[in-house]
Amino acid sequence: MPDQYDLSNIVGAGSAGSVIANRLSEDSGVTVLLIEAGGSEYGNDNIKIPLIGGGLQKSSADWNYQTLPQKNSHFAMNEHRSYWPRGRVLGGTSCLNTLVYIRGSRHDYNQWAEEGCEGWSYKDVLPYFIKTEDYQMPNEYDSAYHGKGGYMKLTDSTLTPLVEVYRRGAEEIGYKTVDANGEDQIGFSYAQASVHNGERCSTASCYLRPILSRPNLHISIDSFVTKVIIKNKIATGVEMLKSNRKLKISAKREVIVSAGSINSPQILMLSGLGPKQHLQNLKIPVIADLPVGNNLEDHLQYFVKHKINQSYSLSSESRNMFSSLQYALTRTGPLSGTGLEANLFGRMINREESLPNYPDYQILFLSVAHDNFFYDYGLQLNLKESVKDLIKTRTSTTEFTSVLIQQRPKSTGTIRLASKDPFDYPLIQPNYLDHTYDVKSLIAGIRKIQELAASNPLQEIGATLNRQDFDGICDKAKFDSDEYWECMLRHYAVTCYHPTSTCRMGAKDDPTAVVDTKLRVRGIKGLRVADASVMRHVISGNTNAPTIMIGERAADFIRGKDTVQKFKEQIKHLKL
Ligand SMILES: Cc1cc2nc3c(=O)[nH]c(=O)nc-3n(C[C@H](O)[C@H](O)[C@H](O)COP(=O)(O)OP(=O)(O)OC[C@H]3O[C@@H](n4cnc5c(N)ncnc54)[C@H](O)[C@@H]3O)c2cc1C
Repeated sequence: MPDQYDLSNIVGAGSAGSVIANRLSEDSGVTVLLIEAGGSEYGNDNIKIPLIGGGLQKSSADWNYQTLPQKNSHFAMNEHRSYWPRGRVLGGTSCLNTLVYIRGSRHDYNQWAEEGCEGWSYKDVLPYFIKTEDYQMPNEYDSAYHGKGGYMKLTDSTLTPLVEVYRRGAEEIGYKTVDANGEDQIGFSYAQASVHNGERCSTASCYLRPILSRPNLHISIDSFVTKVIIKNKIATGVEMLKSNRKLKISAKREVIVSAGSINSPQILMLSGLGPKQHLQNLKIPVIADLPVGNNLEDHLQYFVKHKINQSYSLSSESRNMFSSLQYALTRTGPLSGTGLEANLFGRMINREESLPNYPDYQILFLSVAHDNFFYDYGLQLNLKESVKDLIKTRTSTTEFTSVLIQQRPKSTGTIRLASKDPFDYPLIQPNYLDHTYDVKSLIAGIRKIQELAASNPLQEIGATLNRQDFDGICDKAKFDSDEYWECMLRHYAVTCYHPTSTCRMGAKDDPTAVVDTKLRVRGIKGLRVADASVMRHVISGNTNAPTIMIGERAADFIRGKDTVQKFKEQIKHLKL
């Protein structure tokens, strides 16, 4: 491997880093190095098969983070800690996520712009979303909002008869069916998924694999970056460990850190960029006093489970010889879907804010029964063994889960270094549910789920709440009171895996910002951060698509190019 590259060392081959590597290496005259701590994703069925995406959790391709113990939440979890899976593999977290494709609300981006992120309003980011997409959905969606021929393949991931039951229920309680990535996010929407020909479309498989033969792109896997080398406030390269050898690789023009919302702030702080007092306490020489690791935002999710009297949902029986053969031969059948079939974005009643179509909660419908399959391939939640045993007494072979996800949380947290050793995991403090507003808006979502469950279409299939309260767990509060649900939330709500904003973007003079609106680290030349950590705030929805969009934008900033002119034309007539 050469020890110098023309344009960039990109640290982290995740959702953003892989995109940037692809785009920068389109210019054949420059050499690009993409550095990834994890190994190859190739041939790993736990990555490839959509339905068993959870199978990668706690494997060697997962950083396997835990938060600090939570004061006001996670009471049913070991030590009150939240387990945070993160991909440590080519493709990063796009290799172990649940493949839901949502861009966020137009109001999110307009708010970023209002808070000083000039050039990041919805009108500015929409062309980049369109550029990334190869949309293979039914034609009734407004095609002006979608793209064909991009690297991210999107398909409809509906599989079971439940999806039409959800839709009819949502319609009965007043929701129209919308394209959640189109004009209005509020309403019922069929899930759009990053799945291609029945396989996961990670940024490794969809952005990197097709261009591996480019001679100017080098990818170094199993390579752990320990710091960015900064001389006279100019980033000149990185230090990394590969096969037990310490290497220094220099970049003539830029270093781009795309190591995600936990590791990007970690690398910056190890390099001397961060809160002065914190770095001084750890005896790290301070190069720039910046609010790195502050403003951590994340979505909480809470699972409301309903048993049903029809065998509509996916279950342990869905993974059998027949479905495995069907998948092997045709890439269709139960294994080809994610189980997450639809969304409902809604608002709180009596919400103070004025924007009528800015959602407060997202409900994702998971048509998978809470049985052995769920335990084997579902999300690992860090539940105490004693609680797991109790929950198993209420398992069911036909069921669906309404995954309630709070939008725009008010509780925020931090990432800090545990020590100056790059191998020590950072301290993650999300402070979940510290703010009572977050409890209030989640309860509003639970009430909406109850309204839906009481609708005729859901009652026709016998939807009944599969309770998760037990002796000693929320048994003191009156069942179904707000107090009861608050207790349940504080026990069972967990991360929705959307940490953002730890290297937050802002205007040049914004003291809360780590990077400027072109993603350059403030006060340092030749260094950018581009991944979920730069989001001004966490968006309404899921964070993979917005992170890919950020990767696309970063590449244009670095190349000094506007590659989306034709998509700007495409959206010219839209009222944005
Ligand atoms: C279980 C789960 C389910 C999710 N489901 C969805 C979903 O359905 N839809 C959705 O939109 N979003 C989902 N997300 C969130 C989404 O996948 C992430 O927001 C997104 O992938 C973040 O991208 P990133 O580029 O910021 O970081 P990552 O993709 O995590 O990339 C960071 C990369 O940097 C590498 N790295 C870190 N440190 C170093 C170092 N020191 N040296 C070298 N390399 C390093 C990592 O190994 C990793 O490959 C989910 C996340 C999880 C965990």
